[in-house]
Amino acid sequence: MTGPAPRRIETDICVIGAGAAGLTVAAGAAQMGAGVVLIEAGRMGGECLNTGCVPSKALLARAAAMAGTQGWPALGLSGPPPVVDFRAVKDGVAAVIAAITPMDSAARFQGLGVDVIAAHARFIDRDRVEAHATDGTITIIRARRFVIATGSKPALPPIEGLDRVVAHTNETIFTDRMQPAHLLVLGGGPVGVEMAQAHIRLGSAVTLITAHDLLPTEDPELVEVIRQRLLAEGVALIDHARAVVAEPGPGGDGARLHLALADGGSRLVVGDQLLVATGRRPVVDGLDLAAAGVMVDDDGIRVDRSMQTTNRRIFAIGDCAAGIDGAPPQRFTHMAAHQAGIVLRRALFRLPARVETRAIPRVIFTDPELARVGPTEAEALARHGQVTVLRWPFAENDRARTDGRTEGMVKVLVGRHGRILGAGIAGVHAGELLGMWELAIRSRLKIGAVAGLIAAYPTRGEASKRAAGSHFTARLFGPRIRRLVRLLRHLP
Ligand SMILES: Cc1cc2nc3c(=O)[nH]c(=O)nc-3n(C[C@H](O)[C@H](O)[C@H](O)COP(=O)(O)OP(=O)(O)OC[C@H]3O[C@@H](n4cnc5c(N)ncnc54)[C@H](O)[C@@H]3O)c2cc1C
Ligand SMILES: NC(=O)c1ccc[n+]([C@@H]2O[C@H](COP(=O)([O-])OP(=O)(O)OC[C@H]3O[C@@H](n4cnc5c(N)ncnc54)[C@H](O)[C@@H]3O)[C@@H](O)[C@H]2O)c1
Repeated sequence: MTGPAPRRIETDICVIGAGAAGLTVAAGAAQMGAGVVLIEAGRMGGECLNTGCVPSKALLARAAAMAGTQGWPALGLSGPPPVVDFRAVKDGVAAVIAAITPMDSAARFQGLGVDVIAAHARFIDRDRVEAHATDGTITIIRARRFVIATGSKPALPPIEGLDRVVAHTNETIFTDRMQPAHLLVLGGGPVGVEMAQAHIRLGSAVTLITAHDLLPTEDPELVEVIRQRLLAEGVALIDHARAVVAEPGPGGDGARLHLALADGGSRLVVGDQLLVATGRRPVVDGLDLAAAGVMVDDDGIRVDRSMQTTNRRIFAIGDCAAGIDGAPPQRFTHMAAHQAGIVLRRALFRLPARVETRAIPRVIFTDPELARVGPTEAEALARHGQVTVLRWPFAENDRARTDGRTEGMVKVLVGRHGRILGAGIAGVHAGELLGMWELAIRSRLKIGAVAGLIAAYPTRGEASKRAAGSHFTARLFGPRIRRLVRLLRHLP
């Protein structure tokens, strides 16, 4: 028995995946008059909206409100401590997602003129994709350009017995309304640290286990600020430890993890819930990329700086794309949007366009935050040989003092002739200070431009200006300037 004949569509651009990357291309292309087909197998909005940035930041905001009450006595305030209603907290997180959902909905995109197909896509050959809907409907799309934006999934480490344990990933933790008494977090990257702090502040005990240093890709001096805060808030941190065997916890809930420690020792940790946050793998299975002539590396779909794959008419953007020029993949929502902009310029206007690789911003949304643009100190030293490091601690910033949150610093890396190479900031709302440094690096400004800013008083931004100004302190207050001032004193 044969089913109904497939629907056939010819279009300008066919986008696979409706997450941050795919939606940005589809909205831009449709509004510029191109014919666009958008295929999504799961939920519109993808990871950022449903299981990533939005729920994690919403949970952190609720946790921060709770943590704020612990500072009351120091502010001369008192009152009964609020009680965490974990179910209501999770309902609040779901409500934030629901409020943003219409922006990413099929209805909105159809309104923009996009043909949205709820189906799983796979390539048949180099210029056709077949979309299989769950009701058996098949659509065949021939397009002048394809954009693969299929995202990434949690990568589960090879731990004996992990398949017999109830383990959360970011795909399930935000909808579980049962509060963990003791959450085990496996992985000390951004997901692990953000979720460890959210849960400890909401009243769960938390043990964070990680194979290397905490936040191993960040500047250790700035990570130390975050690490001290997590420890002060009660997170039990076990670094340089690998989980080797997992068993179900008491009563079948959670897990018992047998850890192998770097010093050769071993340890057992037990929790009633487990979150695995040990990295990501690109979603490439089931796409039949070989049929399209698209090559895949270990870390994702191989792309050049224009986000073109090994088939020049097919682009790959967002979390599914491999790193460029040997760099690791940049799996952030803002990079997905930036890469989408490159594709629009290349695919619609045939203009040369290349992704930014120097000044990529990133923020870890713990409290205090860790924000960075450009290389770490170690990366800058390896690349440039000689680097001047400027620092300004928030302990010497009046706004930080008035707010009673003086931990952290602004750290700036300066190359030859005063060129700004990078900036890292650990501190409250550090992410909000980053934009100016990104603009400075991308505009190839010298450090004197930031030192010359008039920063409003009292703001945390003054710490950026003061860090920049410290580049000139030795010269400004040195013997040559003193001699010059003495000399000029003799003029009428
Ligand atoms: C817990 C967590 C917190 C995060 N927080 C931040 C943050 O604060 N800031 C930040 O910048 N980044 C953050 N990220 C990273 C960010 O979520 C991702 O970089 C971003 O969502 C990637 O978008 P994308 O469009 O590439 O992929 P996705 O959002 O994963 O979208 C891919 C879509 O493709 C669909 N798809 C896959 N295969 C097919 C197929 N064959 N056919 C049809 N459809 C298909 C999927 O269903 C999915 O909807 C966070 C990630 C996590 C896990
Ligand atoms: N604020 C943000 O922008 C934000 C927040 C969350 C996630 N993200 C994105 O999502 C990506 C994934 O984040 P992630 O934290 O899941 O992954 P990650 O790759 O950044 O970190 C994984 C951590 O797990 C550890 N690890 C790996 N295997 C282990 C094992 N067997 N036992 C113990 N520890 C182990 C590693 O040492 C590493 O520290 C990030 O790279 C980032 O791009 C961004």
